[in-house]
Formats: sequence, C-alpha cells, structure tokens
Amino acid sequence: MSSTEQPRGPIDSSRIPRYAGPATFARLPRLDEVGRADVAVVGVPFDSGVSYRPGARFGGNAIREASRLLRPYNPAQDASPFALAQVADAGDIAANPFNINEAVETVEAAADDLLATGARMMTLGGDHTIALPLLRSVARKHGPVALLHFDAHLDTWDTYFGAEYTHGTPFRRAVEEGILDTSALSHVGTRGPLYGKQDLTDDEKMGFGIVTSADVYRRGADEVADQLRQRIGDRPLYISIDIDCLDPAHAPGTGTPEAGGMTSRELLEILRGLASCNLVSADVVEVAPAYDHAEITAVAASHTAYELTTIMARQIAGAGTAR
Ligand SMILES: N=C(N)NCCCC(=O)O
Ligand SMILES: [Zn+2]
Ligand SMILES: [Zn+2]
Repeated sequence: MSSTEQPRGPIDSSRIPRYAGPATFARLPRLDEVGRADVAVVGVPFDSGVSYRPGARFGGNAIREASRLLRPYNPAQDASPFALAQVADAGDIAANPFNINEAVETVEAAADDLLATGARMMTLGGDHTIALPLLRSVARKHGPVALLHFDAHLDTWDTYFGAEYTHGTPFRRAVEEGILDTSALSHVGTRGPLYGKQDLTDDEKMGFGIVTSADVYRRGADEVADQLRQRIGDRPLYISIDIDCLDPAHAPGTGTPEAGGMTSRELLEILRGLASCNLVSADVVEVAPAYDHAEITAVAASHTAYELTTIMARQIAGAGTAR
C-alpha cells in the first residue's frame, strides 16, 4: 500500500450479512487481494506437538469463523484498527503433520517471508510448538525480543518422549537459542500441577517472572498490566497467548485445560493496558474447536486477536516505530 492509499477494510456487514461468504479474519481482504499488509493474519494448522487432546490444527479456521462478528471500531482502545493500517488475511502456512522438525522449519521460512514484506504477524495456531519458529524469525529481524507468555503452563519443559519440539517446550528452546531478551520474560495466568518443584527453579533460572492466575485475581488487571509494562519498557515485544490461560469456563475448547484460570475480561483488560508497548508480532494458539461449545473459545480467541491487532495498527499509524 502506498502512503496515499487508504487501507482496504472488512466487508461491510450492513450490506452483506456477516454470516455470508468465506471466513477471513474479521472479514478482511486476503493478502493476495491487497498486495501487501502492515499486519498479516496467518494461520498455522499444525497440532502434531500436543501432549494430550489433539485438534488445534482446526483452531485458526474456528477463530476466523468466530471473527465474523468483530466490528471495525474498538472502543476500548479508541481506534479503528483496519482503517489505521492495512490488515489482511495471509491464509495458512502448510506444515507437515508427520514430521515436526520439518514443520518447524516450514513455519520459520514462511514467517521470514512475511516479515521480509514489512508486515507484523498475527498468527492463529495451531498448538504452542509453533511459537519457537515464529520467535526465531522475529528475532532474526529485531534481535532478542521481550516475551509475554499468557498460558496456564510454563512451556519451558525440556523434552517429551525424547522430542525437543513440542507444545510444552518452545520457550526453553528459545532461551537456549538466545532469541529472547532474558531481562524481560513473563508468564501470565500460570496455574495447575507441575511435574516437580524443579520446574519452577529451572524456569526462574531461564529468566522468567511469573504472574499466576491467582495474582491476576487478587491484584487486578490494571496493576498487573502496569507491572508488565514497566518490565518490558520500549523493547521489541512478542506476545504469545495460549488460550488455555483462560479458565475452562471461558475456553473449554483447548487441549490441556486447567481449572482456576483468568476470565476473558481479565485477559482483554491486561492487553489493553499494554497498548503503548512496541508489539512486533503475536500469536493466539491452542484453540481446539472439537472441545468447544457455542464457539465460547473461538469467540474469546477472536477478540484476543482483535485487541492485539489493534495495538499493532495503532503503533503503525502513530509512532512510526520499527516495523
Ligand atoms: N502448551 C500447552 N497448551 N500445554 C503444555 C502442557 C504440557 C504437558 O502436558 O505437560
Ligand atoms: Zn497451555
Ligand atoms: Zn502453551
């Protein structure tokens, strides 16, 4: 898009009913229809890295379907994200379901291609394995990034059945590879049983701080967001959101649910409190629609991706921060 052209926004739902036609994210144009995008929404239908219930390979399309109901103005951030920047649906990255190592390479190469166009990525998973190749690619462009990781789980375990690339291990690999800025790493929404106390010791050694779901409940979203913002500063930031950070009441459609999670309101409010951060890319993963009911999980995930997209669009339009 040249600087004089207006971004092409979503299909007008007052003219074409929002339930008609194929589902792109928020009914936005496809990337091939607009040529290039400031924010590329991309699916990664891959779930061969899961340790329990499969099905997150269908998550991206479930989020797209639920996102038909998103509207163009976001009052919580006082912004019309799709008018501020060109946001487009880049389709799916086709990853080999029978070879995790090859799939990780494929995702990394496809992410490199998207970032090379100047777009920020809003990725829809897929299971959490995909965060590793996405982070590798983002770090190649920006250097080691700050990470905010919303999840019930640490995902800093070492291996499962000898496998290094799984949905429980992406952030340990990322720390080992030096692609994260270890002075600004936080888990948010952590809870549930662990394999042992050592899990926490190892995680802390890697540099992570933990805001548990109980901390969010006790201290409130605003205070948590303030603390996270201070820790992140103006570093390039990647936000990875495992939808199981939400309580199973708010996100039943996921592979490894844990009781006692955040509400969707808490998650959305924390994100809004991070609107001034330099968000370079983000993902929403682990939506497994076969376990969903009435699109509860997919709706929560679509609103989550909408807030993240709004943060990126505002920054692109406003500060002219590094793309
Ligand atoms: N990333 C997600 N959703 N889950 C990781 C859980 C790993 C485990 O089963 O111990
Ligand atoms: Zn999780
Ligand atoms: Zn996870």
